[in-house]
Amino acid sequence: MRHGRQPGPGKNKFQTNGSRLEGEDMRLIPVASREDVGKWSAKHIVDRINAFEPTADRPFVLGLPTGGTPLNTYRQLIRMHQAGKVSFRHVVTFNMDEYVGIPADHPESYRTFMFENFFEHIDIPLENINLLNGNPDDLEVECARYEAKIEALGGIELFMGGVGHDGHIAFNEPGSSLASRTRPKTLTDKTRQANSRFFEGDINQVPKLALTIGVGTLLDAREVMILVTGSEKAHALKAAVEGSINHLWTVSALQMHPKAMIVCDEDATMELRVKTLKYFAELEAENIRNL
Ligand SMILES: N[C@@H]1[C@@H](O)[C@H](O)[C@@H](COP(=O)(O)O)O[C@@H]1O
Repeated sequence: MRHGRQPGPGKNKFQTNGSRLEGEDMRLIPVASREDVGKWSAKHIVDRINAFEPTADRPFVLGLPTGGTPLNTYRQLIRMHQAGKVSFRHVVTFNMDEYVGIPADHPESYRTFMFENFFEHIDIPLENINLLNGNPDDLEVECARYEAKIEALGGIELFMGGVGHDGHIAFNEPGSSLASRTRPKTLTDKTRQANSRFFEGDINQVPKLALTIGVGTLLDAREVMILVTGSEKAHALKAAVEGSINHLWTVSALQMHPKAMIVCDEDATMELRVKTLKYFAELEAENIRNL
C-alpha cells in the first residue's frame, strides 16, 4: 500500500477517541437508524477536516460515493456547513465512479447526483471537484489521469463509500482484483437491476459499463469509512466483517486496511453473530452514546 503522508517521527498516532484508541484496526460502529449513520459519518468527516486544518497549499483530500446510502450524510454535511461548523474551501474531492456512455448532464449521471445533492450546497470551489469523465476519447487514458491526479495531491485522506447488495465497493463487482486500480468495469445484471430504480425501473436504460476506482485505489486512502444500511445489505456486512478476504465480496478487502471503519444501522447487522456485534458495540459504546 502506498500511503503518502504518514504521521511524523515521534508523533503518537494513537489518540483516545471515546472508549477506544484510534488507529486500532477495523472499527464497526453500529448505530440505530439510517439517520444516525448519516449523523455519525458527517460528524466524523467534519472532525477530520477541522483537525487537519486544511489550507490552499495543503488541502484535505476526500473520496466520495453516490447512491441512496450517503444521502443522509450529505444532508448532515450541508446542515453543518450552513451552521458554520465546517468549510469545504480547502477540501478536494474525488468521486468513486461514473457510468460510461450517458451524457454528463444526464439526471442519473453521478456528476449530476453529486452537484444536486452536495456540491451546489457547500462552499467547495469548482476546481477542487474531481469526477471521472464517462465520455472520454479513451477510457484507459481517463482512468490513468484520475490515478495520477490522486497521487499528485498526496493521496486520499479519507474515503467514504457505500456497498452493493453483493458486497461490491464503488463498481468493483464480484471477481474484481483486490489490487485493482481505476479502470473500466462491466456491470453485473444484479447491479444494473438494483440501479434500475433510478432509470424508471428499466434495466435496459442502465449503462453496461462504468469507470471505477479500484480496490487498490480505495485501500491506498489513509482512512476508509464504509456506510451500510438496511436489511438488504446484511449479507454484505457479514462478508465484510466475518467473512474471509475474498474477491467475490470486494468489501472484505477492508480487512487489509490499517484504518477502516464501517458505520451501520441496526437492520444491516441482522446476519452478524451476536458475539461479533457485542464485541464491536462495546468498544464503541461511548462514541455511539455521544451521537
Ligand atoms: N457504484 C455504486 C456504489 O458506489 C454504491 O455503494 C452502490 C449501493 O448504492 P445504494 O447506497 O443506493 O444502495 O450502488 C452503486 O453500485
